[in-house]
Amino acid sequence: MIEAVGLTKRYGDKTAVHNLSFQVRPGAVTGFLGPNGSGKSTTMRMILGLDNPTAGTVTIGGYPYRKLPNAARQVGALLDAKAVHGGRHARNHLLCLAQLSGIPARRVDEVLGVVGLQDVARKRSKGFSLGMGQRLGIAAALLGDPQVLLFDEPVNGLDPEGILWVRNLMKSLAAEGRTVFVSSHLMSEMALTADHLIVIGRGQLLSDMSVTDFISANSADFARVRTPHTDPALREKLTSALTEAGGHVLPEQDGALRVTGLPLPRISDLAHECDVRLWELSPHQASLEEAYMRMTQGAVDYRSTVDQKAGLQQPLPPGVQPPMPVPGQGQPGWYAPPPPQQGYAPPQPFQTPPAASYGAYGAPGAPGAAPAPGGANPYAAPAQAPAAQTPAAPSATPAPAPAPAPDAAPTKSEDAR
Ligand SMILES: Nc1ncnc2c1ncn2[C@@H]1O[C@H](COP(=O)(O)OP(=O)(O)OP(=O)(O)O)[C@@H](O)[C@H]1O
Repeated sequence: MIEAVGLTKRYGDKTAVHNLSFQVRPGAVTGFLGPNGSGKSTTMRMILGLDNPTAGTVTIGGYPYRKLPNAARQVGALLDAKAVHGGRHARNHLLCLAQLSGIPARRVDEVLGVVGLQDVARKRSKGFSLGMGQRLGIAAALLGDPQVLLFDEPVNGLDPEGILWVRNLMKSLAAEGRTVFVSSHLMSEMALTADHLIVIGRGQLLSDMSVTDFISANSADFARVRTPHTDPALREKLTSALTEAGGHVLPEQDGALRVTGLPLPRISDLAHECDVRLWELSPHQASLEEAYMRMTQGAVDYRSTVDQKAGLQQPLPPGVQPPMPVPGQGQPGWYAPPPPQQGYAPPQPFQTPPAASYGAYGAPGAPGAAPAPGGANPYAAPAQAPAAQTPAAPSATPAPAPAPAPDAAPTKSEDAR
């Protein structure tokens, strides 16, 4: 098990991770999600002893990484697939890592087979595609047959077959009782792979719960109802009937109605009673992507000026930033209307300030929600323009986990091996 308690990392005046506490348990794939720059890689580096926390602790099986006996056999990691000696053959790269950790050479050939690189084992990794590099990084992580595995965006650059393979690999590693902690920006993939999610935004814990709970806590199920488009009056008639019966009705862009607060049979009965024919009556549950977007909207630092969220978000007036989401309560104002018990009010034309006005759209409090972080919150200030990044050199490099990335030219002895 990985356990972080009050984990904090500051780089000068930049707080990358703030008071983060969570557990990653064995026997499950735990997804680690957060917008760009939210602190995922920093957290992973601290787990692996590559960065020292400014405050707090993180342990694996009760030990800080650097105090783990034979760490390379217990923990495997893919942090940066490019962190290999490009002049080395794939097999020699793994062989070096294996020798450093007392892992027999036959295991190198085993993992090359597992990741499908056996045919290019004697090719220099600098000629590898992005996907081949990812596979090599995954091979390095698996080398010590570890119980705890960390993967930072493992499907980056993989083709669909490779993505499916990684998904099955993660699941099978977890099914063997291992601890699998994986970060990704691919929500559709996470929905298929992860059992549990830890979501952070601007270095803080936003959510720690199962995928199913996360989706239901950050979205609202709804019914889509469509009446014949030839008669808009029918739509109005049905809208009134549904509203009078306690439903909440919002128009969809294609002219359908999005209805919450009423079960489908009741919607059907009401339509029948007011003599309105239906062309569609279908149940909908938000995807993980929608739930994630809703949760993290206010914690996104880097956003295109032309990103209009494709009409999914209520418009904000110029210069107004969405508020930071409240841990466990999702991001208000986003996409699906909230469940009726939240005292839903239909959207009004936006009026400047108060951030509190977003509360009308808040999602329900969620099980497993993060406790309010203690101490001064460095994120209370408004979001700043992106700062230039200066990645720190790791103070220690565990092997075979995250390998260093020397630029050295290939040596003769490498080629001869
Ligand atoms: N060595 C460093 N020195 C200064 N700032 C850093 C350093 N490493 C990370 N940061 C900053 O800390 C914040 C978190 O970065 P981190 O790489 O952990 O985010 P991330 O969630 O992994 O992002 P992404 O999804 O884009 O990979 C960023 O604002 C980043 O600029």
